[in-house]
Amino acid sequence: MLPLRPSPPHLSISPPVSKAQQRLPTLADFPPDKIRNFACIAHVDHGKSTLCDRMLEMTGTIPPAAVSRDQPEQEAKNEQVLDTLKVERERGITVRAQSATMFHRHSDGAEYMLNLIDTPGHVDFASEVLRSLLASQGVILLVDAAQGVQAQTLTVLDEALKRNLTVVGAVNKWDLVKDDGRGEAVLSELSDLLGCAPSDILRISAKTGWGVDSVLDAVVERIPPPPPRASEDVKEPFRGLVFDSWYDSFRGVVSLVSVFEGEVKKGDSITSTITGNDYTVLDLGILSPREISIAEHPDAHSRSLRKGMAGWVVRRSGPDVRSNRAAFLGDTFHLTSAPTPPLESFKPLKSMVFAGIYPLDPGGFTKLEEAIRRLTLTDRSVTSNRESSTFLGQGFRLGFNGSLHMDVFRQRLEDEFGEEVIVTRPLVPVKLTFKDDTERTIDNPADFPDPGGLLKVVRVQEPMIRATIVAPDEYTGAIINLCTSHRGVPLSHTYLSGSAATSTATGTSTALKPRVTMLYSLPLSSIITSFHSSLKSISSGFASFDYEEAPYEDSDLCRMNILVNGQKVDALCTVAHRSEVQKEGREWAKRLREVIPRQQHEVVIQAAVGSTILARERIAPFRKDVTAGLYGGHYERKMKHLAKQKAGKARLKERSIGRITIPTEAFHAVLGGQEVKRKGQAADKDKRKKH
Ligand SMILES: Nc1nc2c(ncn2[C@@H]2O[C@H](COP(=O)(O)OP(=O)(O)OP(=O)(O)O)[C@@H](O)[C@H]2O)c(=O)[nH]1
Repeated sequence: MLPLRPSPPHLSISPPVSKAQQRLPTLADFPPDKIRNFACIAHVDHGKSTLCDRMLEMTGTIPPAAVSRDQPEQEAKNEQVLDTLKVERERGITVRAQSATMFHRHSDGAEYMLNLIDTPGHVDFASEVLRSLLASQGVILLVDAAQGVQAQTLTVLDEALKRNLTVVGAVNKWDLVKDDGRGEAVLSELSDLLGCAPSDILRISAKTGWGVDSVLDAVVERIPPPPPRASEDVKEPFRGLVFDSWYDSFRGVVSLVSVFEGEVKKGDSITSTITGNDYTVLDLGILSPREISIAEHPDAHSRSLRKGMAGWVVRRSGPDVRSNRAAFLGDTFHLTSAPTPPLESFKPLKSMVFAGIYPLDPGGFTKLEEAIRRLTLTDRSVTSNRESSTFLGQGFRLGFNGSLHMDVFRQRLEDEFGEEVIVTRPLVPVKLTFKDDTERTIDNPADFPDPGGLLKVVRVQEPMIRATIVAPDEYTGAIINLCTSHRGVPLSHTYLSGSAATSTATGTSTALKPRVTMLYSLPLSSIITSFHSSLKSISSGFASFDYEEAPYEDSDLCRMNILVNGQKVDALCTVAHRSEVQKEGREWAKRLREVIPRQQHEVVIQAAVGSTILARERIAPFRKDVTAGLYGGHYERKMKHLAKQKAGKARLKERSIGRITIPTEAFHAVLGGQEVKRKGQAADKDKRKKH
């Protein structure tokens, strides 16, 4: 039985909002030319979610936030209403693309249905952006007026252009623009990038709401409606693309469908093109942003999801309606009676960062398995396979798009399912070529053969990335040093167009410093831990970073084992570059020394590559003063007692090899990077101080 979790509004287990609770317009009044489907895309923190809040408020989709009684003078605002997950609110980032339907009366007097998707900005959640673009005909590309075009701006724009989507550019945070020409410089930078006139770029402040009405109008005027029917005479049967899914404890899998052709209503029998299974539509509706059922809409013509609309569908029957197989993102549904070919789909990005996930509670495997199954339903870019460890028992090897993705998944397991887990050290996939010319890609360090083993590895390759770093020119030196220390190779170095030069030409003095775009080839493994935070700190937060996959390259990687009293601890072994392995080995031996409790016998911790020991730490045993009860100078008796104690400890140590007990909490601490003192260590130190 799964724990009930605090659900975000549209994942709510309560029934959808009924027509009595929310007045719905007559949906039949919105033919495809009165519908616009668009996504908000931008670099991290450029204000996508805030803009979505303002649009939802201005269109009356959500009520304006109540003014606080304590501070009535302060204007209250809804904050990131589409960021519904706890992890999103705590970290202030969007991790899941969220949709909402709103109704906007344009200045021409006509009312339009706008289906908006708020997307994440971080590169680890790029899969979410990709699926959102499939259900859109256009995008709003936001750029922060203070930061200008950043690395992720370039990537998301590239994705939108690849799909021939209409791009509406907007410079956000205009309230922060001073009279120094900086805003104008960003404006011209963005217009250069989009190849349009600076006057086509919108100036807005999502925070205050200034200029947001112009965004709503631009969506109507510039973003095209869903493509029209091939011929008015031909009746199109229903065809819809599943672009999101979630699990509801009572209703099973709920799918968000973008209707490309025809219409679907309650009671229809629909078929999945991937599984071939048939289902009956039990309920359906729109997200606004809560689920609103339209199955019983007062207007009989408004009870269906029609061409151009995006809405949720709950299905009944079908053998797998409660399993993940019922909810393939990118699946096409059609009417069972009118089969159609599948729509253009998308593949989630390949997992590139793998880690073992084990329940903290050794008996919690089944519960963890169910929680992972439910979570992967809403996050299809996570891959999952079972594995087991001598020390941690049964668990899973999960694959993620990046280390932030991994950390967010771990936190969601905890927030939404109460699952505390141990996450082993992340590893990127490594390609091995053996002496007999066979090749194998591994994602678990335990599969990397030790030198001297039976399997001879003749070639090791690791995945590379092509990193784009955008930063003010003054940080170039520090960034080059950082990339070099992470085994990076420079590819190019160019100045961003627009900015200073353009503004000077127009006679405006500008405070926007010249900025460079640096392209680097870096090993993926070198950026999954601290690269991003180091980049932020050396550039005072001004550098932005993004990357795309590049082919594998030869690398001098080796497997580093951690041994406790000579025994390999499988959960701690790792694969690292030979140039870094010594430093890593020392760090890990030290950290383990901090967390393994003192025992009756000596504990020796070693880091080793094959038979070469790189680092050694020792935890002294407890020692009872066996001579305390003796009086005077009975030297022989003292020695006899000490020798007896020594022999006893040696016997104990012999017996203990092979069954070293490392508490699960110690793994949790050492892998979670927490500073945990060994039990009794602080007390020992205090005692020593007193003496
Ligand atoms: N001054 C000012 N701050 C803004 C404006 N728009 C957004 N912000 C602030 O910028 C920060 C980031 O805003 P978000 O809306 O979360 O940005 P986002 O692009 O959705 O972020 P991710 O989803 O994590 O990529 C928040 O602190 C907002 O309050 C604006 O127009 N003016």
